[in-house]
Amino acid sequence: MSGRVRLEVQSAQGAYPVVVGAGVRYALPEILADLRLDDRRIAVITDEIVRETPFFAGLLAALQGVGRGLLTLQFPAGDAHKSLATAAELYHGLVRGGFRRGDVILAVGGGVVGDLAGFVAATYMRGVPYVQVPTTLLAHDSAIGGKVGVNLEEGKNLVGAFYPPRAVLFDTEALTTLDARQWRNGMAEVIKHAIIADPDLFLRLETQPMPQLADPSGFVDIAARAMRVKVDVVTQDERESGLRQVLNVGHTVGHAVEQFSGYALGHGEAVSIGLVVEAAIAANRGLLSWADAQRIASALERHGLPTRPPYADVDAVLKLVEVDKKHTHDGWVFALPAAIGRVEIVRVKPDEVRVAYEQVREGHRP
Ligand SMILES: NC(=O)c1ccc[n+]([C@@H]2O[C@H](COP(=O)([O-])OP(=O)(O)OC[C@H]3O[C@@H](n4cnc5c(N)ncnc54)[C@H](O)[C@@H]3O)[C@@H](O)[C@H]2O)c1
Ligand SMILES: O=C(O)C(=O)C[C@@H](O)[C@H](O)[C@H](O)COP(=O)(O)O
Ligand SMILES: [Zn+2]
Repeated sequence: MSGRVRLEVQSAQGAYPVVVGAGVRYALPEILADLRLDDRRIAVITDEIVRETPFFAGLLAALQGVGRGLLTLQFPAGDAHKSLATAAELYHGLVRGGFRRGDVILAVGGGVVGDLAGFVAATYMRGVPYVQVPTTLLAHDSAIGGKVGVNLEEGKNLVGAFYPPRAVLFDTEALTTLDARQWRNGMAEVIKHAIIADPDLFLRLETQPMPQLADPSGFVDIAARAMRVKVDVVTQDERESGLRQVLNVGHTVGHAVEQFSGYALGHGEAVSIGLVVEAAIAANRGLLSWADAQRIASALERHGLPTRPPYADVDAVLKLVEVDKKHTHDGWVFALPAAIGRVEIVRVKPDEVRVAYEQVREGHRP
């Protein structure tokens, strides 16, 4: 199936649509009209790489004549710029551009743009509406669910908010300019969603050939299945009071190695390593079978993702694990795979992480 898919997220601030398909950017004026946002000033926030893509040019062309004029704000690409400093630059740009409380932000880019522009939307003048227009495969995940924020030197995403977008428009035509590495980064979160709740999708990812990057329209069905997992979870638990923690599988170790690498590792690459180490923690304690841990590692490798932590300094990595937002004063909390299609929230001792990290690093892979 390569047509358009429409999902809906239920949120405390009202339901919002998630539209997936090739060419759905052309529906943006209509969606802004449906949201009664088509008479506002529009601030398009993006990064310097996305700004140069044909997709971005086409999107601006589609917006000509819509609203009270376009303001484009851009910042240097990459997670190192998902920071309070960049947010401040964007606030100044909005003020200088005459952007008012009722106006609308479009976040056009990957997860970094989505998280940062969403954070600016949540905080500028105490909150303005925004729409997510994801342009990486990875952002099939980040655009949904309203987790917005920035990194601190001490850790990933340590400052942020739950602030839902008014709509998500995922045009798979944007993906044609991604390089192979960014594609792989995105596949890590697709595989993660399959591990959480879609064993059939997992089977497909571990056995069948994937659609070609040059024609991502063939990818709509796979992306939409992964997005459905996320939509279902965040609809049930928007503010991570419990269930939503399952979406964090692979991230407790993943965020730590991502941060440790100084963002040399992409988010998806780090999550891939995190999934394998966390699968080993689960298998060591008998929560996950070794056979399923092996399937997880093999599926990630099949999609070209790294599965061994490159860093020997386990103490430094554990220090970064320590700041994870899931932990409580009573100890560390992990989302661990319990089967292909099931994740459990459990307390984990630092030593279990150390043992699994070293096992996987030394190549005793699941
Ligand atoms: N909020 C959430 O729920 C959530 C979920 C998952 C990930 N994230 C966050 O998302 C971020 C990672 O997202 P990402 O991997 O998309 O990173 P990214 O936004 O940095 O994009 C990766 C690279 O691809 C480039 N790019 C983007 N779109 C392109 C296109 N169409 N063609 C060519 N190049 C393009 C970008 O300029 C960048 O260089 C991390 O900060 C992570 O923490 C958030
Ligand atoms: O949406 C969620 O919830 C997730 O955990 C999705 C993750 O893929 C994403 O990387 C998220 O930003 C991590 O959230 P955090 O609360 O661990 O910062
Ligand atoms: Zn993630």
